[in-house]
Amino acid sequence: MKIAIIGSGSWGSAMAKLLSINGHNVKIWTTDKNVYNNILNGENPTYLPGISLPKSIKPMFDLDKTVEDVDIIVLAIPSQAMREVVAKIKNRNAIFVSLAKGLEIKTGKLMNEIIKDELGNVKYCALSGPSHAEEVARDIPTSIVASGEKKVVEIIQKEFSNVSFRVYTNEDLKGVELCGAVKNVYAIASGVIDGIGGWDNTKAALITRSLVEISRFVEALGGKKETIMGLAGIGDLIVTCTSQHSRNRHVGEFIGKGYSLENILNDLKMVAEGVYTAKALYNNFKKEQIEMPIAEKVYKVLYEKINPKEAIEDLMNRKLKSEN
Ligand SMILES: NC(=O)C1=CN([C@@H]2O[C@H](COP(=O)(O)OP(=O)(O)OC[C@H]3O[C@@H](n4cnc5c(N)ncnc54)[C@H](OP(=O)(O)O)[C@@H]3O)[C@@H](O)[C@H]2O)C=CC1
Ligand SMILES: O=C(CO)COP(=O)(O)O
Repeated sequence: MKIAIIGSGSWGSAMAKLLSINGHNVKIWTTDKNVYNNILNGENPTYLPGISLPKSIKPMFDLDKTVEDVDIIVLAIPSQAMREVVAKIKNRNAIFVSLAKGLEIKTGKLMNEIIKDELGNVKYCALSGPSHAEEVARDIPTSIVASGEKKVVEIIQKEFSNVSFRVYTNEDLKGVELCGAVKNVYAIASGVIDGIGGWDNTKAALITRSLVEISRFVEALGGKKETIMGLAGIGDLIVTCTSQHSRNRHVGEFIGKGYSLENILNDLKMVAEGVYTAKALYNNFKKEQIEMPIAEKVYKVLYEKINPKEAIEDLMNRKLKSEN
């Protein structure tokens, strides 16, 4: 199949490699001259150092030419850029596959909702689950879900799967996209624990209580329990809260060590979606009156500069209650 990848960061580049190995004809869009030249030479050291990319992957500058006449358009850009970028795409016949995991700050919307706003009823699929680009690009096995309408996601399942990348289908699009977005906020909290002390008990308790908050939120908005207990839910929560590769966990770790958010983001260069989704999530659960104390503390540490150690103390000092 002919596939256009929009975004040549770490996940876009890893996906380009995977799809090219799967036998597809892959173009990848970038606005950066260095990235363009590097991909021509079979690598992308800015975003995916140490990985050889097939020379058959064609870097592109022109967005119109990138998406012209392709069967699948893979959106590998940050959530906050999604609306602006998809609004410029003229091909409305391809299947749109979103890799982005976040909520738009100004509307609180999911990626499928943004795409519907901008492009109307196009064929759509969200890909989500435990999938750090650094491991996928090294062919290290993982399993993820393709979510959306049955006949669309079955095409994506077939074309994206291989021996180290097993794609399941899941028709609960809302649950899948909500889980993928909110887990990043909890990965920041998990990183804070690493930065303060690397405490194992605390982290296990945090991940468990995070799952309770995610369940409350996702189910209240119409997502399914089975999704929360699946790859896009607990699967991605575990990897993002514990992996050395997670950018969200990294942001939390350096906050725990006392660095400012501004400096951490300047040094990181790649997107840590949880920083932005923390704000959209906060607005949303306040409006819906859903109790999410950990997410609330992450928001306050990021945006009201409260001390992370005091945030942990406050969480521990809340009124005692039953677990369920
Ligand atoms: N990395 C991973 O392991 C995974 C990432 N994801 C999700 O995939 C999405 C993309 O992540 P990832 O590839 O890691 O991000 P990176 O930060 O590595 O790359 C982002 C890419 O998007 C481009 N971009 C950024 N802003 C804009 C904009 N306003 N207009 C056009 N292009 C833009 C960047 O281009 P430029 O270089 O010009 O800034 C870059 O090519 C995120 O939602 C992330 O949560 C999901 C699963 C795994
Ligand atoms: O979603 C991811 C892995 O599944 C990537 O997480 P980070 O953005 O925190 O690196």
